[in-house]
Amino acid sequence: MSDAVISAEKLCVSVGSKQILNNVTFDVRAGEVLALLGGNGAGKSTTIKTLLGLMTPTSGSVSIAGISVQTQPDIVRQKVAYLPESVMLYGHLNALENIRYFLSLAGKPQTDADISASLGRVALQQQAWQTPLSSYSKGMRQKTAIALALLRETPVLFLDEPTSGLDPVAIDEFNRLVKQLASQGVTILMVTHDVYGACHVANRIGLLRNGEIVGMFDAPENGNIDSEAVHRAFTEGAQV
Ligand SMILES: Nc1ncnc2c1ncn2[C@@H]1O[C@H](COP(=O)(O)OP(=O)(O)OP(=O)(O)O)[C@@H](O)[C@H]1O
Repeated sequence: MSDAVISAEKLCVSVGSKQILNNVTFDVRAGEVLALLGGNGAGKSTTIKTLLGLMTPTSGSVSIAGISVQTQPDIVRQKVAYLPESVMLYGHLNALENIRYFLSLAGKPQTDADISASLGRVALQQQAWQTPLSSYSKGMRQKTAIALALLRETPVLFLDEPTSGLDPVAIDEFNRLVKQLASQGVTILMVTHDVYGACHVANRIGLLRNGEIVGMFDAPENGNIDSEAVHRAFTEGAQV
């Protein structure tokens, strides 16, 4: 029995006659960050949707914390906080109201003090907390969504293109937060086409191309994955 928290085993997904994922196998252990890196249409979002039980594999299996996603999707979803690429929050509500509302929907209400602490942790400027989200920048909305995801206190975090649209300072803050969460034992799967971002935070990178994992890169102990090697593999393959 492996100690994988997230596990995909020979995963194949088709829609109609189109095969989107082909034999995708990976696992992520507790406190590890795995980045699935791939270009447009590589199958990144499909992988996340399948892990959330929103798409059904044609063969193979996926599990979270040893629980089958196919047979117990509702239990699995309670263990996962998902940060989609486009954050879905209400523009007419402020950050505190949005978070309060979505936590109550998730059945996990928290005190205003805890919500404020989480907004502070993601460094959303305090003067914005009482302002409707319609006036926020993309980065501010992203921070609000991250604060919400953290408050759900799930053992697993899925991140879809988490830094797209963020400025370099916000990206650095975000990367620090991801590393900190992983060091606290949160298991993180991110999908991205950002080679350098992935190399910055991931313990391992799986290179996804045309629905297949065509390469795996491991970070050396106390270091980052070699971004030049990953960039080369990414771009060379893309030219074939
Ligand atoms: N419901 C669907 N029906 C038909 N084809 C689909 C469906 N969902 C995804 N695909 C196709 O599967 C492939 C992978 O899509 P997916 O959204 O997983 O890629 P991605 O790596 O997330 O891409 P991007 O970086 O552009 O968001 C694409 O060719 C896409 O057109």
